[in-house]
Amino acid sequence: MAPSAVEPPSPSPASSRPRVLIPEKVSKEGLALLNSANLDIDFRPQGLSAEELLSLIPSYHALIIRSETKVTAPVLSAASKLKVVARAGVGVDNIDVPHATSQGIIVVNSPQGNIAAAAEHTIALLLSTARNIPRGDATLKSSKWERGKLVGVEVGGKTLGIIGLGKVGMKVARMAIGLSMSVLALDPYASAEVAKSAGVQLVKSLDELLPEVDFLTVHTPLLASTLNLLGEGEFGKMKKTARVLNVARGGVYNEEALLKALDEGAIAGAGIDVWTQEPPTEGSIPQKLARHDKVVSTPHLGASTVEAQENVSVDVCKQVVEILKGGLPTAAVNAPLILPEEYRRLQPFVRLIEKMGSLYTQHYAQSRSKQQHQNLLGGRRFELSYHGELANISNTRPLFAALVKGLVSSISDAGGRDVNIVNATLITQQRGIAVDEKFIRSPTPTASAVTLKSSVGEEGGEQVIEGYVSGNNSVFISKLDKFAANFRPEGTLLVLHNYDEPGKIGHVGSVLGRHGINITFMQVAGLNREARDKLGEEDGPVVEANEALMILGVGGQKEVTGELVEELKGQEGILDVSLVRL
Ligand SMILES: NC(=O)C1=CN([C@@H]2O[C@H](COP(=O)(O)OP(=O)(O)OC[C@H]3O[C@@H](n4cnc5c(N)ncnc54)[C@H](O)[C@@H]3O)[C@@H](O)[C@H]2O)C=CC1
Ligand SMILES: O=C(O)C(=O)COP(=O)(O)O
Repeated sequence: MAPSAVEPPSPSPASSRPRVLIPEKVSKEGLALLNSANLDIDFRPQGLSAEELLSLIPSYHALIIRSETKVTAPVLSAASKLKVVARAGVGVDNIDVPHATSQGIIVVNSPQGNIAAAAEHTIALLLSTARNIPRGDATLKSSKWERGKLVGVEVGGKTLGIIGLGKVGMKVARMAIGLSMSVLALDPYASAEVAKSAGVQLVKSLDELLPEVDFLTVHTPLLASTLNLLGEGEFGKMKKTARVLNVARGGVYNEEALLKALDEGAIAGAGIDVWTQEPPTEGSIPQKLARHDKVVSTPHLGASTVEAQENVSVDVCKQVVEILKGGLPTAAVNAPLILPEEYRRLQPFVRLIEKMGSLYTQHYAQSRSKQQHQNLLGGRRFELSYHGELANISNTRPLFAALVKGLVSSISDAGGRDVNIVNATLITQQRGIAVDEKFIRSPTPTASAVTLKSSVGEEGGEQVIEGYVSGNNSVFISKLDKFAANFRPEGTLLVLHNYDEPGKIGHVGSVLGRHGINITFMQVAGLNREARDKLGEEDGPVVEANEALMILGVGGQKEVTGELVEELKGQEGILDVSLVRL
């Protein structure tokens, strides 16, 4: 039930922390994860009305829901800070997913957490309808002994039809086979091999399925194509003794037609967990169905087990924490699936590529030869090459998104936090950036590495940054244009392009010291082999043998100012300076 009045979000000292709104009952195990990630949690298990949700949502960064909250287009449009809608369960039919995608909001769910619960509930309804369990219980509780009226049917040896042989459907199939049932299934997208190995016979059409089954259960999502999938015509093709089950979504069976089929004896009974209105309103068709003698009714209990609720809560809260930290979800509905193993492998490269993108934009934006790089992003073509093991991965989407995020992080209001695997392509289109990905496979084993090249037409030359991930998952930049480097792209860095002459380091150090800036590390990067080999060649790089990059990690109490950078640029033998925050 929604509360009658809603408290405004508290402008507490905690307001700088990301805010998570949870207007439904979600298990405490996940909430503990949110707490330990220091998120500001607004837990309202009593629920919110549509108006309340609309008025509250603008100040939240994450929304965690189950099936009761409707996340509509107006809610998503008003959610200016929202990064993620997390569905603690499977079905996302209560979320306007295409609208979330257009807003760059990730929708995640828990694809596995409650499927055992949903399958077991289906079997519970199967046996309850077969053996009149609820009516037996109700009559006895009202002191009646009506054995003669409650003769049931056995399920063993009977045929179960399953529409939708996905995760829940397949689990139901295996359990039903365990009860000695034969299973027929209709699912145009199911694998015939998987079905066969589970002992399930796939059929091609409803016409083939319906006359054969003694029990029918649906396990499809609610989609335009599955809404009213079974109506009067379909019930008419079934055996009069058949019973139907629904632990998927209200609306897959047309409720009005189902009511009529039960009233007229076209089928014998139904076990229903989900309704087109939850809860059904007074006098409505779903309420009539729920109260029908031939129907065993439950109030959307499919996922309501202690175990399932713990699973889904932990699954989605982990993803919320990760997304709010700028990481990747494991089960995004509106982004490509990333398997946990693949995710672990990609994580360090995601970090590396984001740093490379950010280094690119910041370093070249301050370059003296900036005029050559007019339009650092728009109109540019980027080439991201994956070398070694990394060239064999199938899903580079997170790496692509990391590049886009890094490129725009220093120049976007939200610091790139609004870029993710959902909207990365959209952002490249908006900014006029083209990104090509290349897979450099070598016959001999080579270490994984990434090269980022940027160019615009023929002019402006080409900028190159290369990096790798070390054995302990630290990320390093190994090449910056024609210089062979080896530094960690972390913290505040000064990158000086200079002539490598005696005394230069001391001189730069004393300028920084005068400004109260500490040097945390220093590295001199000389010309790489390729540039050295080409020295003096006519078409070789316009470069001198003693050119180098000096990369300084800087810190301390004082900030490096623009004036200091200008002062360094004015020093003799210094060709260029950039200040980069990574
Ligand atoms: N009552 C409850 O508490 C619960 C309900 N559910 C519902 O169960 C549904 C299924 O869950 P999962 O098995 O995890 O999903 P899933 O995505 O693994 O399986 C759905 C299957 O339906 C098939 N399908 C789609 N359109 C079809 C059509 N027109 N005809 C036949 N098959 C079609 C798909 O190919 C897929 O194999 C969810 O979408 C959710 O709505 C899930 C968990 C709990
Ligand atoms: O996971 C699903 O699809 C469900 O239907 C479960 O819904 P619930 O989280 O129990 O409101």
